[in-house]
Amino acid sequence: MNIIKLDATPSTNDFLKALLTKQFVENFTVVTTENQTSGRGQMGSVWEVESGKNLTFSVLVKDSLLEIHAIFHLNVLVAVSLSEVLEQLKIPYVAIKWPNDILADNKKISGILIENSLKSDGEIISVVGIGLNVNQKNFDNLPKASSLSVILNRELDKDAILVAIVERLKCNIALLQNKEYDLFWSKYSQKLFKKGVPMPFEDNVGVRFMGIIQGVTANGKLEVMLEDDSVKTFDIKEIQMLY
Ligand SMILES: Nc1ncnc2c1ncn2[C@@H]1O[C@H](COP(=O)(O)OP(=O)(O)OP(=O)(O)O)[C@@H](O)[C@H]1O
Ligand SMILES: O=C(O)CCCC[C@@H]1SC[C@@H]2NC(=O)N[C@@H]21
Repeated sequence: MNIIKLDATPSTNDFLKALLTKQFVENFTVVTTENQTSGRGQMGSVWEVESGKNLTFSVLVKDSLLEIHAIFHLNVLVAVSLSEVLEQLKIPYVAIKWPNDILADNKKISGILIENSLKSDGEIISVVGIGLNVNQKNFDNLPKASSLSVILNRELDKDAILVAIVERLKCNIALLQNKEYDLFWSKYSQKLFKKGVPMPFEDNVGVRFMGIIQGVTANGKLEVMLEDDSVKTFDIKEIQMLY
């Protein structure tokens, strides 16, 4: 496995994207750091971790997606791969919070940030960034966060978990290339946080409403049944779950 280990860097996603502009980078190259100083989340949020305790890494995935309109397949596959590794580690109550947060026991333990670019020859290059809280114990600034070590009450070997995740990703991407989409979608759907449960939401103009998550569309929108029984789809900018 080609792993680039950095003592510190602002963001492993940014490091890998910059490397791609300078040289050939092998598929599944991993960039990992002990101290990510400006970690980015989705929609401009910040990914904050204590230095030296967690996994913050990015994996290069070349052309995993067969068609540009099927871009959400990779999100599904990465979230499912992470949840499979966590289940092997005996983490209880693993759930996927749409679009791609991983929760354990209702707390966020991992976030995924996938950044895609389309080359002139049609090849899609994806930088798959993963933050996984491993041995951090204190989340005073993040009341909805937790880590593997808080949950299991022991220290874990970060490097072994990193290798397990990348191996699982490789293996699952090979299945995706055989068009085994349904396998991952059904696992994603089974693990979808709050599916089928009435819960409050807020839209992008601050209006609150009750709804029931039905599933996720092929292009990654959340399907919610409203109180009048109609089903509406929302993209990430349009809805927030209040849980
Ligand atoms: N190390 C971390 N562990 C868990 N959560 C974190 C960590 N660092 C940042 N976060 C949270 O993740 C959020 C970014 O994730 P995302 O963009 O998916 O937001 P969200 O899921 O809508 O927010 P929330 O997690 O508050 O429900 C940040 O706003 C912050 O609350
Ligand atoms: O929850 C989210 O919104 C996604 C968080 C993604 C964090 C990871 S850590 C490694 C990679 N580098 C970044 O700057 N972000 C991702």
